[in-house]
Amino acid sequence: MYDINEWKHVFKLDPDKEISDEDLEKICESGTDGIIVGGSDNITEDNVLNLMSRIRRYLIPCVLEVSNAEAIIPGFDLYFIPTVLNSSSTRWIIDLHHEAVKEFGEIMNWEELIVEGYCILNPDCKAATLADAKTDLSIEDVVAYARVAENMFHLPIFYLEYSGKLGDITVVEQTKKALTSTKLFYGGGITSAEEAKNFAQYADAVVVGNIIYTDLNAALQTVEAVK
Ligand SMILES: CC(C)=CCC/C(C)=C/CC/C(C)=C/CC/C(C)=C/CC/C(C)=C/CC/C(C)=C/CC/C(C)=C/COP(=O)(O)OP(=O)(O)O
Ligand SMILES: O=P(O)(O)OC[C@@H](O)CO
Ligand SMILES: [Mg+2]
Repeated sequence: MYDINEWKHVFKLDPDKEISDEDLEKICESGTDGIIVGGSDNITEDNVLNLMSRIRRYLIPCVLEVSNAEAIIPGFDLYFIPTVLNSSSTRWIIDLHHEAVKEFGEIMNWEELIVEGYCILNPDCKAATLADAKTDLSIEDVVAYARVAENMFHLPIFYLEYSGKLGDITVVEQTKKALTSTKLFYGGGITSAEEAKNFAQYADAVVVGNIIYTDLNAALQTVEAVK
C-alpha cells in the first residue's frame, strides 16, 4: 500500500541499530502498512543502504525519513522530509531543505517526496535537542501548529513526535479534531498493544520504533491492536 493516507500503523527502523534477519522478517511480514527508515544519530549512506536492501527482500513499502542530506540514497518508495515547525532555528524548518534542493533539485522526482510537519514535544529526545525544538507548548499552541500545517502550508502529514516517551493523549485528541485533510502521525514511547490502540483512536497512523529493539513481541502486537 503506497497511499500513506490509508496507513494506520508504521514501524520505524533505525539504521544505527542492529536487527537480526529473523526479527526483520517478522517486522516486514507483521501486517504493518510501511517501514520508515530513520533516526537521529550516525545515519550514513552505508547503514541506510544496508538496511534498505535487507527490507527490500519483502513487499512492504519502504520510506526513507531524511534527517541528514549526506545519507540520501535512491531506491526507496518514498522520501519523508521532516520540517520541524516548532524549531527555534530556521535551519530545521527551511535552510537544510533549501540546501538539499539546491544540490538535488535537478534530479529529484518530486512525486516521491512527502513533507512532514513535525512538532517535537519530548524535551529529552535527541531530535528535540538537535532541532532546538520549543517543547514547552500548550495544547492551543500544538493545535495552532497543526492548523498552520494543514491550512497554510498544505502539508500531507502532521507528526506529533514524543520519541522515547509516551505522549499526552489529550494533545493527540485535540490535534486530530483540528485536522481535516492532513494526516496525523503519532510517535513516541509505544510499548504495548493497549498503548497503540489508545493512540490510534485519534492518530491516523501510529509509529512504533524503539520497542522493536527491546521487546520484539510487544512491538509485533501493536500491529493487530490498531488494524
Ligand atoms: C539521489 C536521490 C535519491 C535524490 C532524492 C532526492 C531527495 C529525496 C532529496 C531530499 C531533499 C530534501 C528537502 C532533504 C531535506 C534535508 C534535511 C537534512 C532536512 C532536515 C530534516 C530534519 C528537520 C531533521 C531534524 C531531526 C528530525 C526531525 C529527525 C526525524 C527523525 C527522528 C525524530 C528520529 C528519531 O530518532 P531516534 O534516533 O530514534 O531518536 P531516539 O533516540 O529519541 O529514539
Ligand atoms: O521510538 P519510539 O519512542 O517508539 O518513537 C517512534 C518515533 O516517533 C520516533 O521517531
Ligand atoms: Mg528511536
